[in-house]
Amino acid sequence: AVDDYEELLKYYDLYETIGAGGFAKVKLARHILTGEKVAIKIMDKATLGDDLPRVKMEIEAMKNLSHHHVCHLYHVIETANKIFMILEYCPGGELFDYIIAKDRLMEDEARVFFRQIVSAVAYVHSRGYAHRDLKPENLLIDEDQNLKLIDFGLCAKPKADIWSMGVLMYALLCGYLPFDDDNVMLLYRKIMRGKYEIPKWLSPDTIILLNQMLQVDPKKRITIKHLLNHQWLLQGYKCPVEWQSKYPLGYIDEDCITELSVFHKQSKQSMTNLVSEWNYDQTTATYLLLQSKKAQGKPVRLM
Ligand SMILES: CN(C)C[C@H]1CC[C@H](N2C(=O)N(C)Cc3cnc4ccc(-c5cc(Cl)c(O)c(Cl)c5)nc4c32)CC1
Repeated sequence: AVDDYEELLKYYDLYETIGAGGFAKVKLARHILTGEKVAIKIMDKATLGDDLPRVKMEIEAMKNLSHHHVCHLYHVIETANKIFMILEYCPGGELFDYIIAKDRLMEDEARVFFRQIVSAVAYVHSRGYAHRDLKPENLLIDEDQNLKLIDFGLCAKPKADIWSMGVLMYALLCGYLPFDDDNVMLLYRKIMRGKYEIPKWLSPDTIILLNQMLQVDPKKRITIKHLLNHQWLLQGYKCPVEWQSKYPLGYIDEDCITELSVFHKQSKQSMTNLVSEWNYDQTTATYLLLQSKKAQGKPVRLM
């Protein structure tokens, strides 16, 4: 019903649908106060049904994640019939489509992306979460060709992510999956056997790393800690993968507080207290989008 959109339309101008996934559609929008583009994931509570707890889990997880390679959640609006998640806009779309368009990536380009994936997953694990559904469809590309992890599932043992990253790396370098079969049982058998085709273009170092991630026995699998400074990820780089967040949760930027307090005619202290509540309401969205403008070198100004 239209009144489900009343609150949303106070703060955002809504544009076209830019994608759909499972039980949600995603629309492009613009945050009126900052002028920044956002993606709004729209879910209907009635059709969500049993998936409602999964969405609540995704929202709670994303409220605890603030990292340059994880899609940012800015604002959550829940009405009688709808749940709106206002998210960081990623104009480059899915990594999946990028790989398909290029058939497969050369090792140097795959390494740039894979270092970002390892950075995101190491951060997510450090926060006590695991993704569970790491695949090229859940990695989006932003305007600077950086990857952003999306679509957070339920918490699972982090080990579940290492094997998935092996499949992801294989997909980046080959353009197809290491284990695939239309018949689910045959696919499962291939996965449990752990044997996969090694195309001629893969380098010896690549083959070593793939084997270490795709170990069938989780105890033999490489850990995220050893992945961060693995020989293959270091090639061409001087430093191990940086996984700490550039803007950790709870960090309050002085310039953004100043602009907010001037605009709302509030003291800096009361503005700081309000932002520090992290209610994921309009205040959180405006603060985080101002912070994003600053990180992009744009003026820290409200419209
Ligand atoms: C098949 N998938 C599992 C869903 C698909 C939905 C559209 C989306 N998209 C697109 O497909 N563009 C082509 C544009 C686009 C631009 N920015 C986006 C920003 C965030 C998200 C997003 C979507 C979902 Cl379902 C999330 O849970 C989160 Cl945390 C984030 N999707 C975006 C998005 C890509 C993924």
